[in-house]
Amino acid sequence: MTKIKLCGNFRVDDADLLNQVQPDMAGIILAPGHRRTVNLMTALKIRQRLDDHIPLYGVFMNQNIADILTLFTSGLIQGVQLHGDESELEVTILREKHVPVIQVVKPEQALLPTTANYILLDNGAGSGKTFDWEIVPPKPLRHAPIMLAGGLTPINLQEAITQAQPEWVDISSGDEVSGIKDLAKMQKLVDIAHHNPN
Ligand SMILES: O=C(O)c1ccccc1NCC(=O)[C@H](O)[C@H](O)COP(=O)(O)O
Repeated sequence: MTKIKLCGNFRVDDADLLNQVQPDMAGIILAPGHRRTVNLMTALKIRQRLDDHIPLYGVFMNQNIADILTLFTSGLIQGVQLHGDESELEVTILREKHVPVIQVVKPEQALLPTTANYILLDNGAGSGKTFDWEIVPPKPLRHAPIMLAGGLTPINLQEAITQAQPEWVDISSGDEVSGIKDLAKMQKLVDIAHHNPN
């Protein structure tokens, strides 16, 4: 089964949709200044309404590690996604505090050894743009499970999984209609991912 993260949830009602489709992980954008960015009150309401067993990851871009740690220890989030230019040292600091970490790597960057729990291969930041899935390394060469992201939709997801064989897939734009999370697209994406051996 390919696991799936549905990200960029920005309305409290999105938690109800996530509860219906049951992804393996959900994400919220805590990096300021983006269309899907949520404030802490909304983030808390999403966490409270989301089923307890669905881990909620906060997405950050070059933000203060101490602040990130505070949000994790508060129980608001169950893991962090570093979507900026964060160093391996910052990853290690979080990992030493037992914080699960997704580290984002751009397709053109080398895949280096890391203490991160997951490597998210993505050529954007909620941009809805794909990249050449040929560059995804085969499993024996991976230092951590790969989350494939970038422009994945119900139309191209099966092809992406077949070609890249990622352990996870991650979507922010492809589960929306007119910029709003859409139950039918969310369900289709989860069904495709969960019906794939991995
Ligand atoms: O989703 C966003 O709006 C976003 C904004 C700023 C930083 C990161 C963001 N998303 C992080 C993700 O993990 C997305 O799921 C990933 O970039 C894929 O996005 P998409 O190509 O839109 O599916």
